[in-house]
Amino acid sequence: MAKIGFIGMGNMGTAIMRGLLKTYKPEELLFTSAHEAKMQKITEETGVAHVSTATDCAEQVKYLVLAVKPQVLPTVFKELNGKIRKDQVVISIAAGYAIADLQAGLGDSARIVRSMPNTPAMVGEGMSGVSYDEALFTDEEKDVIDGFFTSFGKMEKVDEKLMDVVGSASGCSPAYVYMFIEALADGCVKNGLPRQAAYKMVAQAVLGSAKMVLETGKHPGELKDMVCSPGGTTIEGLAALEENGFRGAIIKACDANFEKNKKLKG
Ligand SMILES: NC(=O)C1=CN([C@@H]2O[C@H](COP(=O)(O)OP(=O)(O)OC[C@H]3O[C@@H](n4cnc5c(N)ncnc54)[C@H](OP(=O)(O)O)[C@@H]3O)[C@@H](O)[C@H]2O)C=CC1
Ligand SMILES: O=C(O)[C@@H]1CCC=N1
Repeated sequence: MAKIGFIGMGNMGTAIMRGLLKTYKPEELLFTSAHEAKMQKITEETGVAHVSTATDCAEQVKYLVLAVKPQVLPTVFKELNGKIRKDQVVISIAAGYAIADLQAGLGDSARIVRSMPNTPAMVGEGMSGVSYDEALFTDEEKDVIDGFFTSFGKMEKVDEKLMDVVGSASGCSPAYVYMFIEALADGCVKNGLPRQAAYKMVAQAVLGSAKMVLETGKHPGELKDMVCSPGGTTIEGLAALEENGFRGAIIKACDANFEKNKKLKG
C-alpha cells in the first residue's frame, strides 16, 4: 500500500511530489488526475504509479492530498463523501476551503490538515502555512505531516483563522515577486541592459535581499535604509515608487486575495 496519494497532479501536485521524491521512494506515492495521457507521462518521468479515480487513490493510501482547483472540489466530494477512513489523514492545499468546509464535503469524521504552499516548492524553496488540530493526530502522523511540508521547503503552523491571510504571504506572493522581477528587468532593459543579464541580476538581487531579511533579523526598513545613500540614486527611485503608490498597491492586492478566498467555495 502506498503511503501518500494525490488527487490532482497539476502545478502544485507535481511540485510537491518532486519534493517528496527526495525522501520517499516512488512506490510509496500514488496519484490520480484528470487526463490519462498526462498521468502516463508523469508516471514515466517519476516512476510514481497512478490510478484512474479518486476512490481508487483514496482506498490505497494513508495520507491523501487534495490538489485539485477549488472549483473541482465539489466533484471530488461527491465521489469521496463518507469514504474517508478514520485512520486516514487528508491534506488540503485548496484556497478558500476551511477545515469545516472540507469535513462537510468528505464526512464529519475526516481528519483534515489545511495548508497553503506555493510554487517555489518546485525548487525545494516552498513556503507553506499549515493548520491542523494537534489533538486529532498521533505523534507519528504529525511527524509525517511536518516531513511532508519540509520536504519541499519551509513550513509555519498557524491558527486556522489566519489561513486566508496566509494565502497572500505564501500561495499568491510568488506571482507578485515575478511581476516585480519582470518590471524591474524591463526598466533595466529600457536603459540599455541586455534582457537575460537583467533577469539574472534582478532575480539574484531578490534572492539575496530575501536572505538578508531571513538571516540578519534586521527590520526590512533598516535594510532598505542601508541601500539609500543620502543624495544618492536609490532614494530617487524610492521617491518615484512612493509617488506611484507601490506599497498601497501591494496592500490592496492582499485585500483582494483575502476577499476572493470567501468566494471560491462551490
Ligand atoms: N498554483 C499555485 O500557486 C497554488 C495553488 N494552490 C492550490 O492548489 C490547488 C491546485 O492548484 P494548481 O496545482 O495550480 O492547479 P492545476 O490546475 O495546475 O492542477 C489541478 C490538477 O487537477 C486535475 N484535475 C482536474 N479535475 C480533476 C478531477 N475531477 N479529479 C482528479 N484530478 C483532477 C487537473 O488535471 P489536468 O491538468 O489533466 O486537467 C490538474 O492536474 C488549488 O486548490 C489551489 O488553490 C495552493 C497554493 C499555490
Ligand atoms: O490563485 C490561487 O487561487 C492559488 C492559491 C494561491 C496561489 N494560487
